[in-house]
Amino acid sequence: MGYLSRTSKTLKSLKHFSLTHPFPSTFKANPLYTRLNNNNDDHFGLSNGFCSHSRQNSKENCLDLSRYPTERIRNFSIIAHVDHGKSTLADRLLELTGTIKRGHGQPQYLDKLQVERERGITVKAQTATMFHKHNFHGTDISDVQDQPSFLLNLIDTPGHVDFSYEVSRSLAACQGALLVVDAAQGVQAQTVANFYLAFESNLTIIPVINKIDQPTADPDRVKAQLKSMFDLDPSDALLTSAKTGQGLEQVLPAVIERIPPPPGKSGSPLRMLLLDSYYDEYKGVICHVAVVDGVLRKGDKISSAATGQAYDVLDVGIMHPELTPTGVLHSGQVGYVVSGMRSTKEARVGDTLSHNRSTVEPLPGFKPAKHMVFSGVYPADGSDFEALNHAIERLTCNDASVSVTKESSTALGLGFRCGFLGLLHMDVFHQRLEQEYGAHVISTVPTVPYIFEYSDGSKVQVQNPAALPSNPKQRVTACWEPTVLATIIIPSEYVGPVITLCSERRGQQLEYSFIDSQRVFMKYRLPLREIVVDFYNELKSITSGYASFDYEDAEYQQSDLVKLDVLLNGQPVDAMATIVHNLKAQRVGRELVEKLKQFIDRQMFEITIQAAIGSKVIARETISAMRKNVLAKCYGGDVSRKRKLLEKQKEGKKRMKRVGSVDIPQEAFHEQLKVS
Ligand SMILES: Nc1nc2c(ncn2[C@@H]2O[C@H](COP(=O)(O)OP(=O)(O)OP(=O)(O)O)[C@@H](O)[C@H]2O)c(=O)[nH]1
Repeated sequence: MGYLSRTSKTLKSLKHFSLTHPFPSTFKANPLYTRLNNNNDDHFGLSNGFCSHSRQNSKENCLDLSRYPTERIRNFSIIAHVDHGKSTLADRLLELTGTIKRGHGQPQYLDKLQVERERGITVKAQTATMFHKHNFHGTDISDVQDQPSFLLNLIDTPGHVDFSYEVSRSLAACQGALLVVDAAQGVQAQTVANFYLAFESNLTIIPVINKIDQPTADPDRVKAQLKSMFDLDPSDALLTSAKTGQGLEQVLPAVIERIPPPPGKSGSPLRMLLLDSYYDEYKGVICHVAVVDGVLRKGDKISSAATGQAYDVLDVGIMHPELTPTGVLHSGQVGYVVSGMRSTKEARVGDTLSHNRSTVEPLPGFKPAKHMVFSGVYPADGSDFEALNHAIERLTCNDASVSVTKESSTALGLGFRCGFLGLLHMDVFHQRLEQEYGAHVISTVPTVPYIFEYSDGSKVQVQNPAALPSNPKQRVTACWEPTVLATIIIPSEYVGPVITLCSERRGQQLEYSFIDSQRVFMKYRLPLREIVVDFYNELKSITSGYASFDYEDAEYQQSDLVKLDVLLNGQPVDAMATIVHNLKAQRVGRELVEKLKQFIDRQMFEITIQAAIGSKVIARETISAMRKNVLAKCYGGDVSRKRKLLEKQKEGKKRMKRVGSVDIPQEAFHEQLKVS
């Protein structure tokens, strides 16, 4: 997690952005930085390499991108397993090229997404353009000033499996990738997943064995793993420490020499791939684009292949590392476009943008994001629906991978059903709603998208268990649940407990092999429902934290599913209904009512909590009533008077039980999550 994970608070950053990059004295003392400082680019067309502060207003005239034909451009991504050091390496490369100041440290961290800072993870892929002078091997240009300058677009990607959609999108703009592997941990599950994403996209892969400064680092073992698992030549691996700076000087030369330039043709009609978009309060929608063919200029009229809508290009530039206007983008370059789109719904990721009225073949685009889990999001206070509506609209402008539809629940009122890429994505979304928009929400237990077939032959995808009739056997003739192909890598001593866990979760083993003498690679087909909630935590706990896990979605499988209702005082609570496997229904029902009993407060009347499948109650608990001392004011006196008061109280309680509504705290919904 580092510099690139920061959100672009565009206007603010533009105000503070200065094209002057004074190097601190510590840089100058370091021979590498000295070389790079001298090496500063001539891309601004000025003798000192950069525009002066006073000339900021004409920045776009200073950055002359026409000096970078495709042969002098390299687009690459940094991919790795979580925490192997992608963002730290990205920070170092930005520092080496003078794109950011060394030790940019705390002040700039203020611009980062709070959620990324708190969790220490990258959530959004970020692009940055760097300029670097390089002397090709074999050519003899001793004066750095005379060496050719290259424009390098670096895309830092998230490591967590929920955000692999971001990775695959980023790779579409690249011709190469740095595959970063921790020198102590070696190849992990997301290393495998990301390698195949890059390999299938035909990218040149440069293995980078990072964290070699660690005492437990064993680069030779990692080289052997890279050879045996991916057939990568051990002599191609770069050994680095993003922390100490060791070996970093080899990275950019390797990028320039090994990764091919983008294949675009600048003389052809304009074709741009829309990579991502976000909403800026002041500028409107900002699109990140890769110009595949042609040239885009400020003032051009462009149109979308998906919607046919035309737009004027109001601003165009590169991320260097914040939005930096250039007035033009040439083929092979990656940058941003502001075009007066009013909502991110108009900016469809994977769309092809071209000059208006030109007929071009649309680019292949991306597969749409696949939502793995769905959950209801309701305002904690029912009257806040409009405020929540507004907050969700704004947030989805910056996270277009969430799907949102309105729904209503008898228990929780008006709300939304949202689709997420995974549980972490769902958590991050809720946290951002709360932190960035002050929305307090109740979220219902997440569910996966099941398919049910009814007796009339129709098939429906069910994203909300409440939508299913309570007695499914009456109408449902068959049901299917989504599955995943899971990759698990563990030290060999943990094989037994992991196999037990996977079979408890209805998993089917597909592959089992040794990566080296100490570690085992396993592939399982698992029902998605079994892994969304606490599978990863359990896996980590039984392997003392050593397991790594990744999954990709696979086909649906037929399954014996039932709807489990929760009833409070005989009334079904639609927001608490779940769909479970028939074999697990009894246990889940029992655990659920026990959990709810702990979290629902005692009230003035008795509360019965039941779990039921159709009309059959499978578990029941009772929360006894709080007793108000109605005799408190009777000092001594008549026994029959006291009895009368108690009887009246009993009557009143019966009435309350019938009409009283039970308050269900948010924790009860959270606890429901833990029962699977
Ligand atoms: N010892 C050592 N620690 C490093 C090195 N590179 C990164 N780290 C540390 O490893 C941790 C994770 O680094 P990040 O750069 O956030 O890793 P990441 O791969 O971007 O993580 P995600 O964005 O969550 O996928 C941080 O605590 C870094 O300080 C290194 O070369 N040596």
